Amino acid sequence: MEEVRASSAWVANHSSHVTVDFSGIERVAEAIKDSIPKVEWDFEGIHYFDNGPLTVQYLFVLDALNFCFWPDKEMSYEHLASGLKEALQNDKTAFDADRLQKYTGPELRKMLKWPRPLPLEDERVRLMHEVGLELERNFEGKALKLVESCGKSAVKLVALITRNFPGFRDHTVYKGHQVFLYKRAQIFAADLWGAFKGQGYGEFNDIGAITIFADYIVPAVLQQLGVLRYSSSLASNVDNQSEIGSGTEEEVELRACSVYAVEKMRELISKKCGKQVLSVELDLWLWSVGTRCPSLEHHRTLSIYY
Ligand SMILES: Nc1nc2c(c(CN[C@H]3C=C[C@H](O)[C@@H]3O)cn2[C@@H]2O[C@H](COP(=O)(O)O)[C@@H](O)[C@H]2O)c(=O)[nH]1
Repeated sequence: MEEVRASSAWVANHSSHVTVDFSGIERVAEAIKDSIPKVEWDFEGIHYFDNGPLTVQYLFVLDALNFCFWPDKEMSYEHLASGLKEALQNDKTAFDADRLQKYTGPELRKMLKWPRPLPLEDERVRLMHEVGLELERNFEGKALKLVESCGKSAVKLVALITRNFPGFRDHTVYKGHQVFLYKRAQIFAADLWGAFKGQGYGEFNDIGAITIFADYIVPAVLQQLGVLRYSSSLASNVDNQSEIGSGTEEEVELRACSVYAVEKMRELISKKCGKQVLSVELDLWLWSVGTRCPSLEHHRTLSIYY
């Protein structure tokens, strides 16, 4: 994911509202270098898994809809993951490409057992349709075909997804520069790797190329750890839960500086302990820390990307 690394570094080096604190990175690296906290994929026990192609289809639909839960105080990623799991357990054809193209908002709501409209519901429905349509057009309706055509390369998988599914093209323009973050496309590769334990459909020879997934939880954790510092106006916007517009300098800096900071942390830990550390492993640890701390304030942006 060279374009994600390079463009995030560019943002971090031109940033106005977020600072990456290298002494904070050094402190965290020193603290965890001897044993990076290991977090099992699906530590929550909320995902569908049958060790087969249907799991791949499930994860692709899940990550197509894996964004923006916060506008509903009671909604979280967990509801999406477990709701889709139950739907598939009750009906193995629920995520067939032709069915994905037909879901309505109320049907999706019913599937997730949610009593009111979902955040960005119309966008979620549109993206479900897009996944069904593009899978049918180019991949025989199967997310498995998409994965199989990448020859065990996570980088190729992310490229193929972003080329074929416009909803996954998580990029923006910052101070005149195109910035790539590709959160949901990368997390799909990581979910396959985690679910299948790096074997079979989850085997990637280049999993180390994936960066962290720039969402709204990880920046908040990094700030709490003293790795990111916010300007006073950004800090008060986050604390006051004021909405931060999609594509604003603040928003792009929060996400890109998180990617950059964890890349630096990974390099430092790898050097200190003499073995390769994966950003995916650091991400899951940071994310799990954030989810265990519900009082942690995060930035609020309406976005289909994360
Ligand atoms: N960086 C990063 N962000 C992640 C995840 C995951 C889940 N990954 C699964 C994979 C294996 C594990 O067992 C996890 O269950 C969700 N998110 C993001 O969090 C936000 C939701 O927060 P809240 O509203 O509090 O539920 C939202 O932007 C969502 O996209 C991750 O791993 N890394």
